[in-house]
Amino acid sequence: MPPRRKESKLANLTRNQLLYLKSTLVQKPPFCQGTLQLPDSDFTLFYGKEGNASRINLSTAPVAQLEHLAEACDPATFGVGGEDVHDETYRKAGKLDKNDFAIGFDINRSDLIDAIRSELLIENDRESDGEGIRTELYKLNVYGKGAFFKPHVDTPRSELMFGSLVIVFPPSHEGGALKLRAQGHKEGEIREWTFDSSALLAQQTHPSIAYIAFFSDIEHEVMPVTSGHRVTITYNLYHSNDKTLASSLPVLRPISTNEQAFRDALRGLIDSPMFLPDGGNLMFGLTHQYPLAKSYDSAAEAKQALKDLEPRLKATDGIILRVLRECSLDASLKIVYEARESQWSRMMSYVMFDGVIELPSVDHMIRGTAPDYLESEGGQHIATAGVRVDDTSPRTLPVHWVTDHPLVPVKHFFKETIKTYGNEPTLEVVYWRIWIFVRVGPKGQRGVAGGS
Ligand SMILES: O=C(O)CCC(=O)C(=O)O
Ligand SMILES: [Fe+2]
Repeated sequence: MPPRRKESKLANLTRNQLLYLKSTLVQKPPFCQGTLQLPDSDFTLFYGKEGNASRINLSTAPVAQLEHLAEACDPATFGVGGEDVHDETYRKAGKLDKNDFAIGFDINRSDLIDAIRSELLIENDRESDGEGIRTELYKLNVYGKGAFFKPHVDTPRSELMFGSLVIVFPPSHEGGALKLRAQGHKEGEIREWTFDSSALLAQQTHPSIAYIAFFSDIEHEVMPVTSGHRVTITYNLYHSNDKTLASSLPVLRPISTNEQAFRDALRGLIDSPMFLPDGGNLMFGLTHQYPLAKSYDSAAEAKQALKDLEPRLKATDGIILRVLRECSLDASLKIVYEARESQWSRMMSYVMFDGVIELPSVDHMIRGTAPDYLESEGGQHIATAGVRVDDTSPRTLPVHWVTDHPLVPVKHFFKETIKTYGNEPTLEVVYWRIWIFVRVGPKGQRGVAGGS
């Protein structure tokens, strides 16, 4: 057989093998939700500015009191590219900052944290080892008739922030469902979920709250409220090293079906002499995005920050890394930068790093092309295996994309993966797309020395 035919046969086989591996990764919903019955005193709300405070009970408050609460609120703002913006075409709601209210409900005395730990973070190494979750009270919001919040992600406030928690109180309302959306594994597939707080609360026979905790890099939207008052408080959720915040419950370690299926498929592949017989490199684009600083003081610090994410990878992302390492493969987290090969070229280069790098802020400060610059910063060029003609160029590493091709957006020559909109204008820490890079050794020697 001529070598070309043989090569393309192997490429086809590899593609099918990797498609099968990918098909074992079932994406779990990125949230947990429910209702919780609370004692009457938990619904007591004090609110207002210094010297002018009011008190109401959120499970019994008549409409006039809810109107008063709504009027005491300031218009809610949101963050766009580092600035706090009030724009009622994007977000229409009232807000009270945490200094302007006090609620009887105490999250740390409730079972909610354990519910979040066991439902949202069950696949997370740290949490299943009993590490803590820290909650930070963020805001009280009142969504009256016509209020809404258009699609956004929640601004990451530190590298440790992983989620957001919304609690909806009993005041009745119609509309105001929270919708969450994520990209599916199939091309163009959008998955959508609805948290319909008004329906959940209407079913309750005892005073209750409805809650939803979700990974805060997930896009979400509050649909317009058509009547009543949707009264919420929101919390930011963080990983914590504080052992006093760890669960007092025995540590359960259920294995998700996902993990088992992925492990079996991966083991099957690496045991097979038909899979990448001469070895190769795999790339897994992670489902979630993770907060990292925009830049670090040194390459070592940037590398460490990326490494520190390993035990905090969310849901299936964490399973992928864990199983790859269980199979003794050399797997590590990477950031991929996309750069146009020249100002006039449509060709994109992909350059891989062990951490976030500092990019020059002005294009003309760069000598040569953007890919050259990235390489001079210590990056490794990568290209889709078997596709690019310069695959064999010594500076380019061929890779097989198992999940997701890089979609790191490019502005002019460079762009960081920054979401420019969120619920808060803090931009010291931003969401980054992350990849897992895996070296697969040739048949019989799959594990390559140097894995960590
Ligand atoms: O109220 C909700 O359900 C979500 C609110 C929200 O997305 C936010 O405040 O950032
Ligand atoms: Fe939000």
